[in-house]
Amino acid sequence: MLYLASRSPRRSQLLQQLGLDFQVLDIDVPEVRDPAETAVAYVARVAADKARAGREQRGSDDDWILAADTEVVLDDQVFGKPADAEAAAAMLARLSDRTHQVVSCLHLLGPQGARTACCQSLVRFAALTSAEIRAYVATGEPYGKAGGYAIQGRAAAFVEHLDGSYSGVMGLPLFETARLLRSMTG
Ligand SMILES: Cc1cn([C@H]2C[C@H](O)[C@@H](COP(=O)(O)OP(=O)(O)OP(=O)(O)O)O2)c(=O)[nH]c1=O
Repeated sequence: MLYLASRSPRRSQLLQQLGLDFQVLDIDVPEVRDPAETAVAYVARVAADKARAGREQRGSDDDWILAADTEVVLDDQVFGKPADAEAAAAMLARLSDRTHQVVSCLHLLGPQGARTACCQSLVRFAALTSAEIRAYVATGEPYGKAGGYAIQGRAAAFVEHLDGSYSGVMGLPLFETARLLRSMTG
């Protein structure tokens, strides 16, 4: 059986797109970057921590456990999820009129071992006015989202250009997920 170790409804929805049978595990791991970790190493490590938490919860080595982590990165700074409206507005002001990186890593634990895959996308935001930022924060959409925005929501109107994986920005890069599952399950 395949398990998705994730609380994110977006990840479940995306994995369903691949037409696979899976169940969801409710996991929660601390997400704290070690200063020595590069942004990508950090995202990969958190994805692995989530998969291991899923395995512990299942308590069996026979299952397939998939987990992912997604972060927005600008000037080597990792933007987590905004804690409040002020933090969300500050993140969006930083992203305005710039190109940032979205890093999504997957970690798949199988009966025979583990594999990681990462996917990096570049997202260019148009220049946002403070009124636009205020109105967007008031929708509540930034909460629970890396970088304080959802490309699948109203922030679609801010995205001038995307170079990479739309599903990766949303939280689960589907091409890489399918490839990872194929490479391990044969
Ligand atoms: C940039 C961006 C992020 N996000 C979301 C995806 C992730 O849910 C979230 C990043 O936080 P994550 O820590 O990767 O995931 P999570 O805590 O929501 O879920 P879990 O750890 O249980 O799997 O941001 C969007 O939905 N749209 C976007 O455009």
